[in-house]
Amino acid sequence: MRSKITVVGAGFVGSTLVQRLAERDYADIVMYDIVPNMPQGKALDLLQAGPVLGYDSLVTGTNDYADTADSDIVVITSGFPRKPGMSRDDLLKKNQEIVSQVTEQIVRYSPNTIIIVVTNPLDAMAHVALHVSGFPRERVIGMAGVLDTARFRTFIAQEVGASVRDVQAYVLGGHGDTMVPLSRLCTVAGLPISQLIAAERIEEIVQRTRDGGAEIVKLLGNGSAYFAPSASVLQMIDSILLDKKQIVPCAVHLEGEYGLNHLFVGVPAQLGSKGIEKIIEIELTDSERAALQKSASAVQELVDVLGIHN
Ligand SMILES: NC(=O)C1=CN([C@@H]2O[C@H](COP(=O)(O)OP(=O)(O)OC[C@H]3O[C@@H](n4cnc5c(N)ncnc54)[C@H](O)[C@@H]3O)[C@@H](O)[C@H]2O)C=CC1
Ligand SMILES: O=C([O-])CC(=O)C(=O)O
Repeated sequence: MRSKITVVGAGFVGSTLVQRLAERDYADIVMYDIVPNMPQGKALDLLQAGPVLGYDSLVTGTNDYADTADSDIVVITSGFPRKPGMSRDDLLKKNQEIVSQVTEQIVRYSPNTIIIVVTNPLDAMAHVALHVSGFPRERVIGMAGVLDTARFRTFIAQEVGASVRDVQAYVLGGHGDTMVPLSRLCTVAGLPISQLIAAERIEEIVQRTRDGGAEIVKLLGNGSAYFAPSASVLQMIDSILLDKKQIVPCAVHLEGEYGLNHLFVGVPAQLGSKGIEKIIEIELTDSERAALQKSASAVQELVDVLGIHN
């Protein structure tokens, strides 16, 4: 039997993700949205691309959670994106309500699913999904680190004129202004970037990475990034569905790792058929640890506003 994936929210991120998933041809996909008819229309359009591109994925659009029953993976993209001048944190209360309602319904119909949260502010929304679902932490994962790392890799590859495939990097921490691109561990074909790029230039690239989402929000004028975000979710789903056991940075509910507790923060994690199968603890320098702690404190401030107590 084919696997089943539900994507909640048929907006820019959701529908682009469904397109990418359909083209993978390894699962049937349900696209849910509250807007009547819209997910049905997008699903039909995507279904009709199948004969041209050669995929058999069944894509269904719906406004009824019953159609999402027994999903192997559910991705939550429903919620407001920010506008120019806003921080992701400004979306907290409005999106908390949406993510809470959505999670309740998902759990009702797919009690054994793995949830991937995309809605911003990411780390706090993953916290909401974990709390409302009552799932073990292995089955609630936030997507941010793959995207932030992809941005860092893109800029480094451009700087040195290398293939993006040869650039390895990790961006840890919360998905916000305080995220922690680990430039010390960034390499191009195994060479540390400190041997290839001047220190001040690395710092500029690190800052551009931190501002990566905002740069696109400003350019678009009315909405936020979706091509790279949907590609990033796809990488996580590949690793889970195909049990690839890839190690990718993602938002994980930490329970003592990195000296942090009861908080979603981006760290490297191994993803396989059970969801999060291992959390990798990289040995950090004092300044990296301090930066991660600062980023975690920013997430904690938001979680405190949510009014959720573990
Ligand atoms: N974690 C990350 O790295 C990233 C997160 N995001 C976040 O993803 C979210 C979605 O972004 P876009 O797709 O660009 O926004 P969008 O506005 O294009 O789509 C959001 C969709 O959610 C739907 N929706 C609203 N309330 C709902 C509910 N209760 N149930 C089901 N659907 C509901 C809307 O009808 C809309 O179709 C935003 O919060 C954005 O900030 C976006 C990019 C990257
Ligand atoms: O910037 C935003 O609001 C959307 C997002 O999280 C990103 O693109 O990193």
